[in-house]
Amino acid sequence: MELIEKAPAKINLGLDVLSKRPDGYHELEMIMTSIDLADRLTFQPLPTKEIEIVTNCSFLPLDKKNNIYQTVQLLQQNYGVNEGVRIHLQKEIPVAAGLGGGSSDAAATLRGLNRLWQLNLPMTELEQLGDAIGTDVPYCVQGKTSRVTGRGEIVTTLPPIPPCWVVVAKPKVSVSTGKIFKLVAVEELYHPNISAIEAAILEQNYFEMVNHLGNSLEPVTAKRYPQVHLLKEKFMQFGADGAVMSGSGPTVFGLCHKYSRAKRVYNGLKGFCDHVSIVRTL
Ligand SMILES: C[C@@](CO)(OP(=O)(O)O)[C@H](O)COP(=O)(O)OP(=O)(O)OC[C@H]1O[C@@H](n2ccc(N)nc2=O)[C@H](O)[C@@H]1O
Ligand SMILES: Nc1ncnc2c1ncn2[C@@H]1O[C@H](COP(=O)(O)OP(=O)(O)O)[C@@H](O)[C@H]1O
Repeated sequence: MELIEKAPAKINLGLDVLSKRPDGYHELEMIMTSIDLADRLTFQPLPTKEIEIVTNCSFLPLDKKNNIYQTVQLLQQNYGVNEGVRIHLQKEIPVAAGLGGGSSDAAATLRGLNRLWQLNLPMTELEQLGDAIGTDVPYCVQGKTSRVTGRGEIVTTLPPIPPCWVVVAKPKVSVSTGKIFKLVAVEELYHPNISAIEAAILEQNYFEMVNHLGNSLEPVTAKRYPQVHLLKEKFMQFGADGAVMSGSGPTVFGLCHKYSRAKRVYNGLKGFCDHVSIVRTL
């Protein structure tokens, strides 16, 4: 038997950093949605407790440092599973980009092994398990447009965002989320209006949603990597309705109502970036 799970990338339409907590993590308020740019995981059962990961991506760790490996081990330990698994990871989401690829792979592993090993765990339990792997994993378990709060573990589902095209562009740098959070001085941060984004989604008001796109971490990352602001300027120059950095960056995404506009933005950015694509939200 062989099972396949898609692991879509996420974008942060809004990301507000509220405070630094005593445990060192930051209290966040985010609006997230998933896009049609996805890794693909194929699961094959193994008779003993082995964990084998193979991938097209040459530089990813395939041992305990990989989110997928950690997730398999967590399920084996928590549910007394004596079987193993071979997982083929077709990596399409740029790594260390602010698109949550590793978190989505972990969530896809939870969903895939829940089926392969017939654990019959409800989504809420998969979300709780995901919290032990990484901040974005609980969101990625269902991947629906959501308001996400706390450290990232409180997920409230919203309706899908108004239909639009998303142009995703990653400049030629990779960013460590931990390092960016270390540079944060909470009292100096800019705070986007997360409730206004949520209200616009509830009203299905595309332009109101676009007007409120914002990310507290964008100025922090852009100070270190000026490419982020240059890229955002280019998005607006080529005609995106709005653009903002995703997560801790450095990927910037732009929203376009019309496909022709998205194509113009895509063509304009192609030479400037590691990765550019035009996708739909899910
Ligand atoms: C910032 C966000 C927003 O969607 O996106 P990315 O840029 O990673 O995609 C996420 O919250 C990231 O999620 P994830 O990449 O899973 O982060 P984790 O591995 O859990 O955390 C990496 C490090 O970031 C810091 N961190 C993370 C989350 C949080 N609420 N406060 C923090 O201070 C911590 O120092 C932690 O050790
Ligand atoms: N399955 C995985 N896919 C991508 N990165 C992974 C994975 N497992 C572990 N990592 C490590 O996690 C780090 C962050 O990766 P990623 O999830 O792509 O970042 P981001 O959340 O910023 O988009 C990378 O440096 C990588 O070495």
